[in-house]
This record gives sequence, C-alpha cells and structure tokens, in this order.
Amino acid sequence: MQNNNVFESNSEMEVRESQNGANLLKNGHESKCVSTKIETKVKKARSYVELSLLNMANSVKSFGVNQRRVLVLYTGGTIGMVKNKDGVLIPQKGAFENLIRGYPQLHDNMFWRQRLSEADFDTSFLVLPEVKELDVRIFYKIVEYETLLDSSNMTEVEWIKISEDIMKYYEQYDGFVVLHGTDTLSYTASAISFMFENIGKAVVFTGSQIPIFEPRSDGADNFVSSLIIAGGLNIPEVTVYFGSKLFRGNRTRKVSVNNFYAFDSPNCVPLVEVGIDFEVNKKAIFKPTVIEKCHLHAKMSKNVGLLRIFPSISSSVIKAFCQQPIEGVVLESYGAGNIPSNRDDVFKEIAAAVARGVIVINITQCATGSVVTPMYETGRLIAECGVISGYDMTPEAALTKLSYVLSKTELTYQQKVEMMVTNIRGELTNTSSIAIEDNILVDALATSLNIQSPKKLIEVTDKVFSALLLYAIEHDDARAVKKMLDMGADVNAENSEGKTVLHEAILKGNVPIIEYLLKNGANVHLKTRCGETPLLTAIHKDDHTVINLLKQCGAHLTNADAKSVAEMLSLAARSGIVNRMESLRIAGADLNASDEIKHTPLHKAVLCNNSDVVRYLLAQEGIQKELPDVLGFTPLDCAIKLGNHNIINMLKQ
Ligand SMILES: NC(=O)C[C@H](N)C(=O)O
Repeated sequence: MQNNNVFESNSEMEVRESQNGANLLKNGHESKCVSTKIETKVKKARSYVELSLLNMANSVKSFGVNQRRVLVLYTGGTIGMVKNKDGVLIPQKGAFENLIRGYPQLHDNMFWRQRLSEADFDTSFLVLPEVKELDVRIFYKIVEYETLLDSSNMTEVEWIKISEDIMKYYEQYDGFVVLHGTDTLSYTASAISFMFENIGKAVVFTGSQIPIFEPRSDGADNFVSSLIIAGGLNIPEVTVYFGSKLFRGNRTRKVSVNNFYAFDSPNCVPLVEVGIDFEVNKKAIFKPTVIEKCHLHAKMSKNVGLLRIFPSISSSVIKAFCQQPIEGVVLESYGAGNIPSNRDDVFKEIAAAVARGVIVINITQCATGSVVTPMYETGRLIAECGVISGYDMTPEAALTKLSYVLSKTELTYQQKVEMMVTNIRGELTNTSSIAIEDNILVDALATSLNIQSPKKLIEVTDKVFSALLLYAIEHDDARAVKKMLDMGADVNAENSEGKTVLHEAILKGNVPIIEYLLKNGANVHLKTRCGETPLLTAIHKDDHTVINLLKQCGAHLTNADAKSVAEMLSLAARSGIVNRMESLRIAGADLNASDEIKHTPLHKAVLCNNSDVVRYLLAQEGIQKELPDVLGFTPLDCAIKLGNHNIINMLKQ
C-alpha cells in the first residue's frame, strides 16, 4: 500500500513507462501515449506538485542517514608509532586502522554492523559514536600513507602530496583530518593554508605526544575532537587541533616538547575551545571576500630561508645566507623589529640582498607581539634598506608564505611584496579589518535583560543579530543585511531546522543579497539538518542565476545528493519539466546517468512521449543518444516501437 502521493504518482508514471517498454518487448505493439493539450497541462501541473513533494520527501528520507563524511589522511607521527628493537619510536605500518576499529570512542561497531545490510554502505568507513553536540553522524575513512614519516623528515614534497590528496577528494567529503607528527606540524599546516586558495571546508591537523597504542595517550582525544570539528562544525580553514584547542594552522607554533598542550597560537585567539562544550569563536573564523572556487596552488619555492639575528652575527654569515639561488629571507629580528644600528657591515649585506631582488621580511624573535612601524633607530634603518614588515607572523607562517608567494612566477616583484604584507589567510593581524561593533545594541540588551555573564551576553546577542539578519533578508533589505553583518551578526547563522542565512536568502531569491552574503563569508557547503545544501535549495527553486552564482563559489553536488538528483532527473524527464532538467544540468548533474535498468533521462523522455525534454536533451553537449538499456534498446529503438515520428525524427537527426 502506498501512503505517499509522491510515490503513488511516481509509480503511476513508472507503470506507464514500463507498460510502454513491455509492449515494445512482448508483441511490438505500438503503444501510444496520446496527449491532448489539456492532458499535457494537467500532467505538468501535477508534476510540479510532485516535484515539490519529492523535494520534501527527500529531505525527510535523508533525515535517517544524517551523516557527514570525513577523510583522514594518516601521514605518520608519534600518534601511530611503536618502539622498535633499539627502543626508539618509529611509525608502525598497517596497524592504525585495525586498532581504531577496536576503540569504542572512535568507532561505533554496532551501528556499523547494522548498516552492513544497506546495499550502498561502504564498509571501509568507520563511524564515530553519537556525539551529544551534533545532530549528525560522522562517517570517516582512513587513508594510510605508503611511507609513514616522522614529521622531521617532511619537506615541501609531502606538503604538496597532502594538499593534492585533499583536493582530489574535496567534493566527496565534508571535511578532512590530517594525522601528522608534531615536530613540523606548524610548517605543514601553514604551508597548506597558503596553497589552498578559497578553501570552503575544514582541514584539521592533529597528532599526539604519546602513541595512541599506549594506555596513556593524548592521541584518541585529539583524534575524536578533530573528527567532530572537521565533520560537524563549520570552520572552513586549515587548522590545528591539539590539547583541547583548535588554532588557525598558520598561527601555530609547537611550544612544548612534553606537554599535552604542545601547540599555541600566541598572536591569535583559538577558534574553538573544547571542554564540556565546543565553544566556537565564530568571529575569529577567517571569512572569504571573493566569489571563487577552492583552488590548489600545488607549488612552493625552495629558495627561501630563516635567518635569526644574534648579537655578534658576522656580515659574512648574512652574505653567504643571501647568495643565489635564495629569493626570499625571513629575518628574525629583536623585539619590535630591530637589528643593531651600529653594524654598517650587516646593513650593507642586507641592503645588497634586497637590491638584488631578494624579498627580506622582518618578523620578531619574541613569542608574542608584532613588528611595528619603527619606534627605534635600530628599526628605522632596517625598513630603509627595503626590508618589509611581516607584522606578527610566526616564523613558520612567514617562511611558508614566502615560499608560496615566490612560486607564483606570474607575479611581479612588487606584487609579491604586496602579497607578503597583506593578510591573505588570517596569518597576520591587520588592524584595518576590525569589524565595526555596535555596542549600543549590545549594551541595551545587557541592561534590559539584566544579563551579567559575558558568555550569556554573546549567546543572546548572537541570537538577536541572527534574527535581525534573517528579518532583513526576508524583507529584501540589503542595507540592513550589511548593517547587521557589520555589527557582527554571524553570516552562517542557522535557524532551528539548520537552514543557514544563505538557504533563506536563496529561498527569497534576492541575487544582490546572495552575492553580498557570499562575499562576506557565507559558506556554500553548509547543509540543513536534513542534509540539503544551498545548491539543492536553488535547484528546488529552479533559480538558474543563483545556481550559477553558487557554482562560481565552489558549490557542487555531493555523494549524499546522488539519490535525490537521480530522482529529480527521472521525474523531470518523465514529466516533461525542461526547466528542472536545466537546473540540474547547471548544477553539474550527469544528464546521461542511467538507473538500474539502464534507462537514461532520454529513454524516459522518449517512453513518456515528452518531445520537449527530448529536444532539450539532444541540444546538450555530451549527450549520448545511443546508450542501450538492459534489454539493448536505445532511445531511438524505443521511439520507433512507439511510433512517435516527431521524436524519431529528432533522434535520427
Ligand atoms: N609527537 C610527535 O609526533 C613527534 C614526532 N617526532 C613527529 O613529529 O613525527
């Protein structure tokens, strides 16, 4: 018994389609779906209703499998090491995943077994146990690297490999975790943060101080929290999770050899602090300002170096250091950017390197603080030599940024210098980008609601700002949208169904507002609680302009969308809804995709005599009109048997 209109109507159509097919098979009778104009209109009206019901049904159906997928790249490091016969730690090959499968806090074996009966369940995935903070399940796959490395052995070759692997699977996963040794983790995370341009998903680096195989280890905690962050929180940056904090990757330094709190980001607040709750510092998350896809710049220059000034440094050391092929030097100076002013020989060598076209960037040796506009004679002289300020960049960030910028051979020297002093991934504090906070409203809230605790005030302010932002969107008030964002409203705020501000704006269809949101950090990958991406919302609205805009910003159909996309394609083909076909095509759906009996949308359109869809499909580039179904019938065979001359002619052309 069908109790759902959607499937009743679908199956009615399937019966019609298969009757046509069966007639073709059994006796070759010409079965004609004669459609009068009225019938066509009624059919189309019904189909639109069906499409919207199907959209709802898909949302409900996906509720049961509300999952996020995370890809884990295991590259080496202490986390997976064991002691060898000499008593030293070395990476252990082939043991990691098996061990993790036996850890109840990392893998829900019972749930995994229940899923085995599902035909499309990929058994290579592990499943994180239910987490109270999340209303999604994290499914993750571990890819162990062929050569597991102590991170001290890593070079830019490994940075490129890791980033290429992430890029390769970028569209298939919601987030990424990289298990990495701690010694050079800050270098790798910094480098990869620069190599990924316009990243829209989370890449979390983590590792441990004690191997996960040992009874007392920080490995499991770091791993679990990293998975939750990568799959469940919206932090589209390259980050480092360690010892209960998530840091921006290019701000981190390894600060302790022994401590479980081995990392810190001295000049930048943590993005998340993990205690009983996950406290996300939304304002600190780096926001993109351009509408562009994620792109990997998989190149780094090796011609860079870190030069630390010390009291009796000789000019010959500087001279030797700055020799060809060196193109960029990170100079670690004293305090706020000073080097000795009484050492003409040192200045001469640095000035000569700059004059040869070497980019010399000045950062401080201090653990916190920034190189500033010269306060002292010692600082003024170095700026006069043409050395540029690296502000508060860490040595790891400055070095890898220089390596990234220098590898952009299409840029002029001046453009490279410009890029080095600009905040491109949140790696340096740019005082001009501080958001305008309107404290009047916040103060009024605190007073009128008698809120004493700062944490509660942030919570209430967030809620009020989000509500006002949504109100502005609903009323097409672009000025108010801008004002609310300036005041600190979260551009990725969501309502109780998990619909984000972007989803709401798409439903409203105001293109300038959507564009404004995208240029101010709205993330195109965030799904509603039912798993609907902004791209799916735009498809359901058949808003081609918005679909194009989202695609430009890197939105894509996901694995999780496959079923609903197939159903939408099928229904649009069978019901003659060309507009929906076009929405799906722009969104990136495969118009040749076939179902279990190898019927393509073209077969379906032919079998249902939908000449508009047939014409539309045939006009598309790459359409394969000769594909046979399971019984060997091409769309043309079907049309001939059905005797629809109009369609036969179209297919023969
Ligand atoms: N804790 C660690 O992972 C240190 C190790 N030597 C590494 O960096 O690979």
